[in-house]
Amino acid sequence: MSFRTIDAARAALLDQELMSTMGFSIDQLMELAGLAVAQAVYKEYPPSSAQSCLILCGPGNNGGDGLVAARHLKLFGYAPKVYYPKPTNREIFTGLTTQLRNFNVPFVSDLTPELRSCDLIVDALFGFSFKPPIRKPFDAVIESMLQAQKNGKKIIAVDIPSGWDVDKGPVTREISDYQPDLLVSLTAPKPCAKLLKQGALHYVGGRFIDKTFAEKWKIDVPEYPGIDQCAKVD
Ligand SMILES: NC(=O)C1=CN([C@@H]2O[C@H](COP(=O)(O)OP(=O)(O)OC[C@H]3O[C@@H](n4cnc5c(N)ncnc54)[C@H](O)[C@@H]3O)[C@@H](O)[C@H]2O)[C@@H](O)CC1
Ligand SMILES: [K+]
Repeated sequence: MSFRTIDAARAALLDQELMSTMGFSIDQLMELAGLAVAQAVYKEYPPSSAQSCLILCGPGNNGGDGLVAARHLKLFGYAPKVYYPKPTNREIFTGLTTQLRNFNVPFVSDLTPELRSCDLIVDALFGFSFKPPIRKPFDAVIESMLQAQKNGKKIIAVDIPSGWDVDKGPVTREISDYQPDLLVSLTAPKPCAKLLKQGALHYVGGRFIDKTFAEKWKIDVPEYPGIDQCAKVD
């Protein structure tokens, strides 16, 4: 695995630079991030093979990426449902949840039956701001998600496999055997992506930086095919 990575501290600084000197708003970045996730899902698990997706959304921007991905997945022909136990009141998030309600995407609260009946699980619980150990109620959510994976469900992790230390990987006992089936790194892979198991699918998405910006931050702009928003990492 020869890709360059960006650690948790620098990823947060890069994010700030995108939203200051680079002139982006969080809405724009989140929209492109969530679209990239939905496209990667489509490429690997097209709706002809997997229909129902359960999107697990956490309290921060990683959860916001999940809300955006849910909307695009619906438009792409899937039947997404959203589990969002700690919604935030910030305008961007209330807007995203209103959009989903208007798209008739259900918000669910009883996780067990939903994990049993879905085909795909999108793990949008935590991203690069996560610090272990996992606090309630998300410890139980992640445990249930991993049990569902053992029962054959595929997990698509958004930016970071939730519960993994961003720089060190699966260090805590509860998630020590968590390996996503597909990881979609945003902007650039974080160091933990080097610890993906052999054969795991890995994409980079978040097509909003150019080569000059990437070189400044010592990361790569992947070779996005055509107009795609995500690119596979070999
Ligand atoms: N530049 C980029 O690449 C972009 C990144 N975005 C997304 O934004 C994410 C980062 O978002 P945020 O900084 O909001 O943070 P996160 O979404 O990673 O998580 C922060 C939230 O998790 C909670 N939390 C942290 N550690 C916890 C623990 N141990 N137990 C329980 N809760 C815990 C915090 O209280 C906070 O509410 C990225 O990973 C990516 O998914 C996009 O939305 C926009 C562009
Ligand atoms: K995640």
